[in-house]
Amino acid sequence: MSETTPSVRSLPPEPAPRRGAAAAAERPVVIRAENLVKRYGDFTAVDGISFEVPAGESFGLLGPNGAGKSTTMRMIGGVSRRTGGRLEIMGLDPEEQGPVVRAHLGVVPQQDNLDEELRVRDNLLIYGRYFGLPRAYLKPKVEQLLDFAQLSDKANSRVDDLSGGMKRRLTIARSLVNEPKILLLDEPTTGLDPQARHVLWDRLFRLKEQGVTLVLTTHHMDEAEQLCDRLIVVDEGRIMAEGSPAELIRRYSTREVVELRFGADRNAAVAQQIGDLGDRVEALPDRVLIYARDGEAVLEAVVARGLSPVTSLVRRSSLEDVFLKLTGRSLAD
Ligand SMILES: Nc1ncnc2c1ncn2[C@@H]1O[C@H](COP(=O)(O)OP(=O)(O)OP(=O)(O)O)[C@@H](O)[C@H]1O
Repeated sequence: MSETTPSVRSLPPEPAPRRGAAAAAERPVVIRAENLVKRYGDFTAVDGISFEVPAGESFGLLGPNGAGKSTTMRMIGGVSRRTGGRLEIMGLDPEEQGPVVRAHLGVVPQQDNLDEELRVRDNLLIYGRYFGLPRAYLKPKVEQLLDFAQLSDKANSRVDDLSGGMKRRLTIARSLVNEPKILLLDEPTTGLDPQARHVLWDRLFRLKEQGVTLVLTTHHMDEAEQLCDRLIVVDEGRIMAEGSPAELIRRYSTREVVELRFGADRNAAVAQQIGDLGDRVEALPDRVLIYARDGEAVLEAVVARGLSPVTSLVRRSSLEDVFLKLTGRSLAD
């Protein structure tokens, strides 16, 4: 077949960008974990988990404290050896090709480990020098990162003068100094107030728009819903479910939930009385949850039975409800 360069006029039209699962299927897989295991002595922290992350995806590990999320992240980051299974980061084994793999990764650890003694700009510059990045690259890069982290006006401040949200943004800026293709974020917004969390989510959205693959752990279901295209729900080292937040909610919960509080000593007894009102009723120590398609109708039926909760709320189902259904426990337990 002869190779000719087609004229611009004869080129087929650009295909429309594809979204969702179809688009993800076309992108190369940048992280592949197969039956990944981590044991500490007799204790199994990660118990045979498998997942794939395509390039550009925002992928979450959602689970309660101790589920094995950070341990999994440390294995991906090449700082913890696995006990079993296979792991590939951009086709490479992080245990065999650590430095090459780490050059593609940005890592935001659970605890900020900034140099508190140094000024904000110097934290970025010195970190970049650890990477051996040349001064001519670093100088403009650092200013760009300060701008990205909305810290340009704090460039000469000392780190210990920054708020928690600013420190977190600086840690993220620092992790981007080598222009990583994959960013690993362990509990990115834990401990921050709601406004600081929203600012941070906005920065992470921007990275995703630039094509950076995000892998994050969280035990905040709102964070998972906001940030993740797809996630795995992890508990006791195992994957309980996998999908987009919307898919998981559709699969494991109803459209709406009614939350009722009757007082700690009455919740369980009342739950028995209204067990027939929804698709499912859960009695938690502090509230009763009724899962149903139409929450308002359920609430009316509760009141019609002469029951008067101290507080009542109708809301949409969330990943918290998915977790409760899968494990019988609340994420906050
Ligand atoms: N170095 C270690 N030695 C022994 N046990 C460990 C070690 N590191 C973690 N573990 C245990 O492994 C389990 C999983 O810990 P991991 O930090 O991965 O959980 P996590 O899901 O990230 O929770 P968190 O949100 O609290 O960090 C926990 O029971 C933890 O105590």
